[in-house]
Amino acid sequence: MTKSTCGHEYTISLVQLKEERALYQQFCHILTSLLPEVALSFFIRPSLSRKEALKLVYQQHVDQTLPLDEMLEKAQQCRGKPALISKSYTCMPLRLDEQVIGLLWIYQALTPANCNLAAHLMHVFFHQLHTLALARIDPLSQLLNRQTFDEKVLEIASGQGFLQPREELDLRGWYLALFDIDHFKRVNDSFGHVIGDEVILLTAQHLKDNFRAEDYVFRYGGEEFAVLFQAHSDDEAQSLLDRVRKVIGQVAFPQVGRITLSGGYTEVTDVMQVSELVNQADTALYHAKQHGRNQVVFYCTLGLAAPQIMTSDIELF
Ligand SMILES: Nc1nc2c(ncn2[C@@H]2O[C@H](COP(=O)(O)OP(=O)(O)OP(=O)(O)O)[C@@H](O)[C@H]2O)c(=O)[nH]1
Repeated sequence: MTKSTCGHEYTISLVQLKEERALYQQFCHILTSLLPEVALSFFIRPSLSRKEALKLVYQQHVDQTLPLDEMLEKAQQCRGKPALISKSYTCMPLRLDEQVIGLLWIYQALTPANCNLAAHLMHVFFHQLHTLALARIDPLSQLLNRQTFDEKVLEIASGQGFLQPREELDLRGWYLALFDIDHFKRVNDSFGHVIGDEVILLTAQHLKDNFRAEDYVFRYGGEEFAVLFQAHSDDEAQSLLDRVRKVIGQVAFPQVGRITLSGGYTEVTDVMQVSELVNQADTALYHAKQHGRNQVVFYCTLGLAAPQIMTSDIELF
């Protein structure tokens, strides 16, 4: 590394940041200023669940000359060691519960001192990222919370939140679904709130397990959940949501037995306000509730025209 430092000032600059994107940029900036001559690759993603750890492989990468699988395999090889140093690279894995959840790959053999500094900074970065991630979690369901929802919708609608496409030519669109547990009041009234809470928690887990790692599942309100997911077509979105609804409908919940879900969904387009989007999904959900529950309704099938701006009603002067 070009500078002699214990990394204190870098540590401070990382822990002061309260926003993930800024934190990530600062980490990149520190590494590239410390290692100006060296190409880097890194894949760091604090995991909210094991499944989400997979997300790291779709995230950031820079000048990657080795296939990611090979890099991850090398990372697994340094079991018990902080890094794997060869003539042409240094590989530093970041582990959580024995799983590699991040990887710093430097195309140069670092000295042990530089390696320790880079590893230290990677850990500081990760812990700060993890702390920020915890603030996004609903404590009961362990899903993303309501506060995070608007942010994610805006990211998606503006095209910023997209991960690396799963396929070469990925034509999938984003959809928003709202799911609500049917007659949940009866669960509370019959079995008490503790059991009600357990139903919310288990439903959340089943929802999470039945969507892909790159989809987002939120606890939107009491017994209501929001999901941002991708599908190639409206039909595919409908069958995906129906499948999830049926899977959860077959779960035997302790004491309570079976529950059903109603859902409403709409497609996310870049011109939509978050409130308009939620309003559409909610209208479809309301329709599902009004027409027998235990079903998922697509907003577009309701035949409701987009709200018109009544220019003739606007008097400017
Ligand atoms: N146990 C528990 N109950 C909650 C929580 N949040 C909201 N609720 C309850 O969820 C119930 C929702 O009831 P309603 O809005 O009447 O809806 P519902 O009984 O599910 O009926 P439909 O939605 O029309 O099928 C209320 O009794 C709330 O008190 C929570 O975090 N834990």
